[in-house]
Amino acid sequence: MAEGTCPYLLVSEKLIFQLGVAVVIVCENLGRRYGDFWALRGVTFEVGKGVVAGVLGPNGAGKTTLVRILTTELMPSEGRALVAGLDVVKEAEKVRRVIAAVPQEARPIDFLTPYEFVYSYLLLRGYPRREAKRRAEDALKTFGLWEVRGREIDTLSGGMKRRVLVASVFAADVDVVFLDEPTTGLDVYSRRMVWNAVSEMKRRGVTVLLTTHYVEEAAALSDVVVVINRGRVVDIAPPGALVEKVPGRYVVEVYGTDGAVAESRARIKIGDRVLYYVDSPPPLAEPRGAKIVVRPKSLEDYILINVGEVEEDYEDD
Ligand SMILES: Nc1ncnc2c1ncn2[C@@H]1O[C@H](COP(=O)(O)OP(=O)(O)OP(=O)(O)O)[C@@H](O)[C@H]1O
Repeated sequence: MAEGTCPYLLVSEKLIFQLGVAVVIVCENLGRRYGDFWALRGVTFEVGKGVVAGVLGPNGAGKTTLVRILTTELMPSEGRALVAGLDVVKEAEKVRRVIAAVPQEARPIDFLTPYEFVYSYLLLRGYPRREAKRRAEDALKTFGLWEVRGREIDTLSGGMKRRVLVASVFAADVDVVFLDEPTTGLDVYSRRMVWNAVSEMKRRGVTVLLTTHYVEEAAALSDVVVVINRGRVVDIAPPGALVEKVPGRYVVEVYGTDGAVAESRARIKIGDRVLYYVDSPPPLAEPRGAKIVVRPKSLEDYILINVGEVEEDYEDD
């Protein structure tokens, strides 16, 4: 982000304008219908250059549908979307040239080696041989795949296969990158490698839209989080601003007891666990057979409250 520019200015729940930076992803009333069922509806937001947008939402929320439309894989039923100023329907070919994506279920071609896969991906994207070779080698080193560069992908672990895909996208050096659950199934080390790659892409000015189920991942990487539920955008804001919307300051998590344990501003029940949102941690004696944990509120609480059920007097502030 250029010095002196504001990364975003929230002007409404759904629109983010970049100050001093070009808008790269635009969704206007975007919708996708399967028969009578709307998988995505009324989705409107903008993401600026060099911004990492994290898309969070429960299973079936519409995250992959959104990514598939933006990567020209799926036609919207209504509304429109622009990527790098190009209409994803009318100018799909051009869009494909400026984006790179790791789809949710993607697997690299398994009879190739990691080197062959990344190298041929770069040739297909139009890089000359020497440049493709250099980029492929750099990316394989960056993603800890150098030692296995000559092994058949088929013989690699699931996490390594996923890293081969992210390495290819990283090496391609495009303007806009879409990552649909890039770290699902990865160990903590591999996950951090992907995180580093996202940070590096952001540093280069790449716009990244990533979906994830790991709330801490969205919090760590995203400049802005798009929360989707049942095909609708619930909220768009920086992670810290979403956390601020959670009532209270602390969460008292109580497992295995009936009845109120803490005076709270809001309460969520998830099975045998009750979460109390409180302003200050109360002096608590653990009731017999119960387990109590007190922790600061987090982005996960925002998701639990806004995407789950709230029993009591939760008020949006
Ligand atoms: N081809 C299809 N036909 C009918 N319904 C579909 C089709 N593809 C997706 N859906 C439905 O659209 C909704 C959104 O699906 P989508 O894959 O976008 O969710 P998601 O947020 O990515 O979920 P997950 O986190 O589980 O990957 C779901 O209810 C899904 O069942």
